[in-house]
Amino acid sequence: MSSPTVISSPGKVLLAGGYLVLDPAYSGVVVSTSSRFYTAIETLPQPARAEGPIQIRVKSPQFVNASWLYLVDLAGPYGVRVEPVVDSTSTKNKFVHLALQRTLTLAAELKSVGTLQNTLSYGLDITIVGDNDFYSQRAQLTARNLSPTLGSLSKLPPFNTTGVHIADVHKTGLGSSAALITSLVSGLLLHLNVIPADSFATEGGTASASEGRKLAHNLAQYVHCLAQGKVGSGFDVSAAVFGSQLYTRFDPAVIEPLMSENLANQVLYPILAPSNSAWDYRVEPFKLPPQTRLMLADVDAGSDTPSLVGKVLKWRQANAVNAKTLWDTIDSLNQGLSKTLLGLSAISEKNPTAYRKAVKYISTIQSVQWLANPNIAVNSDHSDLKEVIEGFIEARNLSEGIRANMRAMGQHADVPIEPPEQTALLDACISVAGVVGGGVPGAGGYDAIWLLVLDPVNCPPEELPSSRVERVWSTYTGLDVSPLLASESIAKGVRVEVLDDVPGLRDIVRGS
Ligand SMILES: Nc1ncnc2c1ncn2[C@@H]1O[C@H](COP(=O)(O)OP(=O)(O)OP(=O)(O)O)[C@@H](O)[C@H]1O
Ligand SMILES: C[C@@](O)(CCOP(=O)(O)O)CC(=O)O
Repeated sequence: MSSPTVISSPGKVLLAGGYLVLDPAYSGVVVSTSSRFYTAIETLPQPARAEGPIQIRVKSPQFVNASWLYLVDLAGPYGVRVEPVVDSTSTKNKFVHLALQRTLTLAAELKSVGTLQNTLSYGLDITIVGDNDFYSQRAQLTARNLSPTLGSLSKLPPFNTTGVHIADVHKTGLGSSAALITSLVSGLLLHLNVIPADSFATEGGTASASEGRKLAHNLAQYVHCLAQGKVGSGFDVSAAVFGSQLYTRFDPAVIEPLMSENLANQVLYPILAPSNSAWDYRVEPFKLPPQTRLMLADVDAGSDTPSLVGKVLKWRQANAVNAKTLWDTIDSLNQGLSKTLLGLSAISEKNPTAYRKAVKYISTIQSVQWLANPNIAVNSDHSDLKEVIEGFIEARNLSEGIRANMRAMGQHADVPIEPPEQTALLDACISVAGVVGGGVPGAGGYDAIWLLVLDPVNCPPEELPSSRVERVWSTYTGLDVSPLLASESIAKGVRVEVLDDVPGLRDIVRGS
């Protein structure tokens, strides 16, 4: 068998900007995660070639009963048709179906039906898998008698099977559907030669804003909205495509003409083209500072994001003046956090030695004590270190300010954005030596927490702030805290993978 086209895209954590990012006047600070979704696409082997319609087989081997067969007609009277073959055991997957349908329609517009017919004549075999972090591993850990720690999680097989149907899986909030859609449509665009092979290259560590990547973004946003039946802010798809960023949303009007599920002869490219200036989203560079580490934990209580969003937006509408003051306050804190964290990266480049020393020094101390050492506070010999420490103090103060104002938002709208149980957990974590700050990601609720911790170089593992945080999590009784393995993705956004370079991927794709 030839090598499949393999594409991956990262999950997301909205560190700051929940609710605000729904409004184009504000933006969100989004970190893309090292946990990724992978789509492998290959041409079906010759014997499976069928006379008649083109076949596309899709499987998600981490789940029970998760394989789907689609028949494709590229030249029907109403344009491209992709129909699922339904039997007594099959389930539906609207996300996969719409991704195939809309991507093939776009491909037929850009490549001609004849060319596409040739490329697809043997049919396609597609495998979709997500890193373990996207789905709660509690049951898997319990079954193996393992405690919920990072060490235990790294012992689980990659792309672990969940033992359940997709509809029943406990998701962790990393944005599985956005990462899935992004990897699937990007993989298809590449495999069908709709976009050039180098579309997902990186330049100097940042994702290239190539025309191919922008087209994949517009298509993924569109398909994701259609599959979800609503237009959210799209920060999750943008992070899956471009990586960590400061995100400002697009105007939903751009895709409005395409939002009907029945698309008889509707042409997609004029709307989805990167040159269409109605796509007015903004992606500005963002990354976490060096020698810090993002830590995430799932708190296993769960909340219903759409109902939180509905109530918050209703309060905002009914209390426009107060809401504007609150939104503006939170926004200036959010912008401040992003600037401060970027500023720390700049300091580390300018003065790596002072940066390394300062991180090492404060990583053993609680953040409230960071400037207490009189040598650091007043001694001019330590002024380089002081600049770094002040940057981290600023980040701590800003993230605490964001938490306080998000709690106020929750109280006004009467929704548990940072409920008291989460407040207690976050306070316990933030008081650990070497923790910079934290909060509830995205819409908040009883879903998850994020923390930014110092990660000094050459430090024995047990003395790292992350180990201290883990100890707090493992003994915490107020909530059931389960860590996720993810850190920030260094590779930005969508990327092309080599099958054998991703541990466990060949086995799961080949079904062994
Ligand atoms: N591994 C997978 N293979 C195929 N489809 C999947 C897979 N994982 C998720 N999906 C699709 O995504 C849908 C879930 O989308 P939904 O928008 O509810 O989740 P989400 O908000 O992205 O969740 P989270 O942010 O918690 O990961 C599933 O119903 C399924 O159609
Ligand atoms: C509330 C909102 O701003 C963020 C939701 O984020 P999350 O899915 O909870 O990570 C909604 C959105 O941006 O689409």
